[in-house]
Amino acid sequence: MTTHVVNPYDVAVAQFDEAAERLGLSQAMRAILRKPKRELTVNFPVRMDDGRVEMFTGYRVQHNINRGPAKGGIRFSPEVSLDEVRALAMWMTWKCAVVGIPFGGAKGGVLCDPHYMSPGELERLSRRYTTEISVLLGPNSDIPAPDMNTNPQVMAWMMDTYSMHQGYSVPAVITGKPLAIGGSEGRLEATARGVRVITREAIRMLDMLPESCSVVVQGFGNVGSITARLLHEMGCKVVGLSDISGGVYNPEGIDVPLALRYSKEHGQLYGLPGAQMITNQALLELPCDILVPAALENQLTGENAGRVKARLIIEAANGPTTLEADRILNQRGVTIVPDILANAGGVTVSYFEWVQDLQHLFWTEQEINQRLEEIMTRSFVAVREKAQEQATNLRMGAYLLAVARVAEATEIRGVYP
Ligand SMILES: NC(=O)C1=CN([C@@H]2O[C@H](COP(=O)(O)OP(=O)(O)OC[C@H]3O[C@@H](n4cnc5c(N)ncnc54)[C@H](OP(=O)(O)O)[C@@H]3O)[C@@H](O)[C@H]2O)C=CC1
Ligand SMILES: O=C(O)CCC(=O)C(=O)O
Repeated sequence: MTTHVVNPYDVAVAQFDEAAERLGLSQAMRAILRKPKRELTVNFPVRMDDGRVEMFTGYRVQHNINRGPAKGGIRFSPEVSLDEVRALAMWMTWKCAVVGIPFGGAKGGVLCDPHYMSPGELERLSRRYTTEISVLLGPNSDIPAPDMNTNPQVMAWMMDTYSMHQGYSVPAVITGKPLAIGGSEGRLEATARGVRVITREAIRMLDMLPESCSVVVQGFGNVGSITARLLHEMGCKVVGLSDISGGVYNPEGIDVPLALRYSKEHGQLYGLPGAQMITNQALLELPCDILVPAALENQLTGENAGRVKARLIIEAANGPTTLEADRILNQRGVTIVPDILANAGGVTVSYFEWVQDLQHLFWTEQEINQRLEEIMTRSFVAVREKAQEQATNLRMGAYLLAVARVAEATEIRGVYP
């Protein structure tokens, strides 16, 4: 799998620049929105199980807070970089604006490989990182959530650490928490549920039927595995899946419930009975109707975009398509539903979790899913209409909506006297 060949921040800025140009934003407004508002780099020690003290580096970047508190996940990965976190923070700003929830954009990351850390080491790292970035955090200022390689347990440690410093429980400072400490029904599945709604709407737009669609999903973590299950339940034929160990393929359809059980038991998809083993690269080029990248940035590149067979790409991951790939795929008539719309279900239910924590009143899973469904459907329609009205693609439609909303909030607050 090719990663980080292209700098994701360059991609994010170029996407913004095109929208700013089309919207005719002033040079001053472009300068404000192009750069992150705040960036914090932290270097901190963690005691490892063998007694050694190891130094780790982490980041928290707030891109924009003009529409509300900074919001965005925390990623643990050996490939985290400041530019990656900057890009992810900027995408969060547009994502929250595109679905109309009152947050700005932020993201955080720590350079580490949790696959090689014990639960104790991971807890000490999570707590120390939270302490280091706590100058930025707060239910009204900056609210983290899960992203790659972080989960409800990590969120619980982060919330507990922040609360210890305050002297009382502050559930609204973190979302994606376990239910027992103020988490929301439906948050674990929310990103994938949003992807399902968006896929359904995109299928309708293209006059396709779920039962006649074959699907490939790259990534089998929180987003990828639940998306595969939900699309399988919607009637699609899932023919390809992958995780870091590689891809599995069956043109007749993969038994998704079996794949879920197998991955849980074996810690990987590699070896799944009834499927052919392939590489992650080959997976992206499989014959299928719908491709759902749900792992990393820069998966669809200038190199492989010409060989992608899918007719519809749903960007469940953040930034899976480089600028070059985007251009090639658009020229080839492939429909791409952009990340800032396709994966916005996660932050939407994070918003519900934050609201519930602040009001100390909790909703049922049915209420959560219904509100999520409404917001995702409405946002898809708004993006599609904007794209049609401006004779552009869905990515630019989403950007035009989102950037205009953030620019309006910035203008109206009068932030450049
Ligand atoms: N969690 C959320 O709520 C949201 C997540 N996203 C985005 O969705 C994407 C996935 O996030 P999430 O599911 O939470 O993360 P997870 O950590 O739960 O899962 C990531 C998946 O990607 C796989 N993966 C990692 N590296 C590679 C690689 N080099 N090649 C192939 N597969 C790889 C992992 O494999 P393995 O399991 O073997 O490590 C795992 O299956 C990210 O882009 C994230 O930013 C977007 C919105 C919200
Ligand atoms: O739930 C959230 O607050 C943010 C999730 C996230 O990091 C993302 O949408 O990329």
